[in-house]
Amino acid sequence: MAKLCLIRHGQSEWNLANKFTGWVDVDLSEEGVKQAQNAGKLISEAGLEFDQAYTSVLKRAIKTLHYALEESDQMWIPEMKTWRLNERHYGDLQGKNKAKAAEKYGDEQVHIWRRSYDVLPPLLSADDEGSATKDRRYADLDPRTIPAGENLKTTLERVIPFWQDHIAPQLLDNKNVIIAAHGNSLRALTKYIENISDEDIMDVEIATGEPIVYDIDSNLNIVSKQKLGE
Ligand SMILES: O=C(O)[C@H](O)COP(=O)(O)O
Repeated sequence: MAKLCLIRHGQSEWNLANKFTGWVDVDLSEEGVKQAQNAGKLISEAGLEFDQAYTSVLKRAIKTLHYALEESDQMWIPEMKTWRLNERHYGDLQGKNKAKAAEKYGDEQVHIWRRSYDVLPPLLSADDEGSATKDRRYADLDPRTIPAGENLKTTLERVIPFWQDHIAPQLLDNKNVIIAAHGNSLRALTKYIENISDEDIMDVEIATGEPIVYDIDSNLNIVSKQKLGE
């Protein structure tokens, strides 16, 4: 039986400021660092030993992975970073305050942008100085692949190829895997592996810094799921 551990990054500076973040590379807050270290302690107490780590190309997830691995004394394991595990791109909402957006557009509209499966946020223009097309970490991607805004559906469509090409083969090889990523890239992955409907996924929330551990059998079926620290 292989173990799969998912961790959403600890609280970020913009979680604290209640701003839409998406692909903006915001750091962890002090509280977020503590959450990530605590996740490592929980991993250690649970006796979890990993063979492979995956994370995004955003520092809040990378640092969370490193703090958690440091606390559980397994910083040496191989790790791979990929844009495919990035947070969903929040388009033109990135950098905007969520409460102010709700005052301007209404709670209902903001809820739809945040939690609907297939409604896109307002898109970011490619000329915008915040466009990922100008960021060298994405220089090797086909520019048509770089999003101007994503919903959960389009996020899932770029997360799942990575699951199929990299993560699933490790689990099938009975390797224990840890993934440190983001609220919505992990919701997309959870939807896929737990086979959650488009409606029900709207109510799934993933807490910052809380490790979620699955036992996965040799057919990639989930045998058990546990939130550490609950
Ligand atoms: O990108 C963000 O703003 C957060 O990480 C996730 O935000 P959400 O809870 O609004 O989807």
